Amino acid sequence: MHGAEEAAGAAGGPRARAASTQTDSMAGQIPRLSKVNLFTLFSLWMELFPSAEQQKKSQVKKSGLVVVKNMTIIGLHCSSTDLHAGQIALIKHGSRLKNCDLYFSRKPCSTCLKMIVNAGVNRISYWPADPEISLQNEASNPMTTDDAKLDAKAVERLKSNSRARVCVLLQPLVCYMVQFIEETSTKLDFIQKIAKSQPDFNTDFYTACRQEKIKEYESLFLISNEETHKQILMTIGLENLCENPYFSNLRQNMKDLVLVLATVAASVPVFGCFGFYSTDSQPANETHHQGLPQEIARHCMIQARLLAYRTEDHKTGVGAIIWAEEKSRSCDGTGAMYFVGCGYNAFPVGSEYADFPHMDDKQKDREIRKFRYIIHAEQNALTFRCREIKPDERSMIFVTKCPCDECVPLIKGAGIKQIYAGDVDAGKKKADISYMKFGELEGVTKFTWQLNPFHANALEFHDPMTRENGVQKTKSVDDQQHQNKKLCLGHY
Ligand SMILES: Nc1ccn([C@@H]2O[C@H](COP(=O)(O)OP(=O)(O)OP(=O)(O)O)[C@@H](O)[C@H]2O)c(=O)n1
Repeated sequence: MHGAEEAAGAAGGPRARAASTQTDSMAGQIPRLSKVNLFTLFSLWMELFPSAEQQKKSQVKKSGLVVVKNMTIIGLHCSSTDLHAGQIALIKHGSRLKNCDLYFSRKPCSTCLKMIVNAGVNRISYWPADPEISLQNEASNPMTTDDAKLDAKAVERLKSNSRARVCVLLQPLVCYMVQFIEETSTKLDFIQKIAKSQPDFNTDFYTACRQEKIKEYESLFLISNEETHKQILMTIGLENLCENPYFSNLRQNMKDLVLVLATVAASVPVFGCFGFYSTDSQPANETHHQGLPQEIARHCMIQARLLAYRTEDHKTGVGAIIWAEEKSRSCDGTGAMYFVGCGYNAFPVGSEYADFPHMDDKQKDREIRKFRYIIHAEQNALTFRCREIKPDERSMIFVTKCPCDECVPLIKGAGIKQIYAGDVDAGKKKADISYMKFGELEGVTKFTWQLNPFHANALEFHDPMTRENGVQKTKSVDDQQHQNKKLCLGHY
């Protein structure tokens, strides 16, 4: 994952600090997510990847996984009904896992861990709550919990006898991070467009949606009962974290990260008939141009939104992520979709904070404005991608802001078939950056955030009466169609 080079970046530790470049010197300018926290958040978010498969109630929990090489993401995966995330990583990357860092949303089971350490991974970080083989609900099923405990023991033995570090890499958030995310979220195209359709232009729906997400993610990723949490930590070899102040610090860090996830997730909300739609005229049978199911598009845009909080631009953070779809469904919980690359806007690799100007067009002297130096999110995603963009596959880029005139020809030239973006800036010519080409772009289908133009009753459906606390409760026919359509993903 890029922005600018952050060789060992935010991972912390003396070696990492010595090797980093502008990461540390940028710190303190604007609240930024550390890379380690970003990878952790991505792993949690991958656990929530919308799945076409029915999740069976099982002791094996779905988990999300981020594969990182040289501090750059090279794989995003989640468990499927047949395979655990760790097994999928092995199938997809094989011996390329050597020296990689893996971030899991749950501590992996022994079946996965033995293969991963065998592949020579460097580090395995996991979210310190309920592991992949669940240790919760002991009372209701003591037999299965015995097996889970046995597995936890095997994991510890594998850990102590392997070269790989199996650890918890969580870092405290910088001050005001959550507040900063909240403020910047409400200024985005996604929230602004909905707010405009509200009486008095209000953003109450964002607050309500955020509250819902907080509740939902807290119950998924945190263990509300402190004693249960302690017991689980003891069983998975984290007895050192069971004493205060370590225990309360850990819980606070976890809570803060869940808050970040909920705040970002709410910034591309499920709301009425809003979604990513295209009004471009395309041949009806042209599968490369068919839109993704709304929940998948939203999921990937939220990944781009998370990336934006690594920006080095003081004013405008932008994130971009590229996904592609294989011709047929693969074993991954992501269906046929696979990760290609991601980035955020930042100054060139290796530069120091003072090397380039940070000013926008309020600065009269054009020579000391940022625009000629900063690398755009799309440019970084393309430059540091880990997979090629194949002409016969449906590939898509998700960008939190409208692609500018520098980036539009790059995206088209790279062979990307679809753009999902905000478009509030489209058609604007600013002093040093313009957004004129996006509207005229042909051959790449543009999906922009808007009221469903094909839904006859989009406006009526949007009536506040159909909402409770500002959050849409019922699904439109169209949303249900999209729900069904996701089953078709990867089967063209
Ligand atoms: N698709 C885009 C669009 C813009 N950017 C980044 O966004 C910044 C420019 O944003 P813009 O809003 O156009 O200009 P600002 O001067 O930052 O803000 P304002 O809206 O007030 O003009 C640049 O750093 C550029 O790298 C980007 O990475 N990807």
